[in-house]
Amino acid sequence: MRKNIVAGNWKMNTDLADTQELIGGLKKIAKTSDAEVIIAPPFTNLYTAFETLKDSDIEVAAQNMHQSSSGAFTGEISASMLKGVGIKTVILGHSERRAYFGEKEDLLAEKVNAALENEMKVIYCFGEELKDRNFGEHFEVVNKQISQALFHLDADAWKHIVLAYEPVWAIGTGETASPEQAQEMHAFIRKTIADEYSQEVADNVTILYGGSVKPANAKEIFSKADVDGGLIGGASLKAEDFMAIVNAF
Ligand SMILES: O=C[C@H](O)COP(=O)(O)O
Repeated sequence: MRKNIVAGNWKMNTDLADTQELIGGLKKIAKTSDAEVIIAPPFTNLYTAFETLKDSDIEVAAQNMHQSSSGAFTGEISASMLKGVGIKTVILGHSERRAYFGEKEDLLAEKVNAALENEMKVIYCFGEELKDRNFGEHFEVVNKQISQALFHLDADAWKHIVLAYEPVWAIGTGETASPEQAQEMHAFIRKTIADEYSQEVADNVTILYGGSVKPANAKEIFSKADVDGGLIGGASLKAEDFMAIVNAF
């Protein structure tokens, strides 16, 4: 049975003091839903976040990692380094990594492999741009983003994969996909996985929606059958807003 998850991607926001304040705020608000909660602060704050939250039910994730285990890769962080500070989940393939750092499916497949070899959970992000949707190519684009980065995995590996559909045109823009658009794409994604693997693998994979989710629209989006939670950007930077989204289930 798949889990509901609400994950906060803090992106390149929050210094150490902000992190402590935000986590303090999150801990003060009761969780009333069954959703698993994840936060992804910047690298510099992962250790503090992990230490502060290790006795809570909030999990801490990284926003990215390198595909190699070590070496001359200035400025990069490996899976084993993340694990060394307690981090067992990583976001890969975010549209900002794709757009600003040129990450494509072949590289992402390597990153996914490195994460799984280190027994980490992967939140794999993907989603079409506005031009793809306008040309009616959004299903094809999403199919390619999933199949080329993930379909080399065996069925068992999918236990460690969470998908996050984030239409690029809805990220940070205030424009949200309608609950119907989200459901339509999530159902397509689940069918694509069922066709490649099995209905069981497809039914067990958590598929998050991301793109301008806020307290006001979370409940309606999460009410859709194939939407199992959200990857939240802007609204994850305020404890009240983020917990309101967590509690929207
Ligand atoms: O990772 C989160 C997404 O990019 C969504 O960001 P947003 O909620 O600010 O639109």
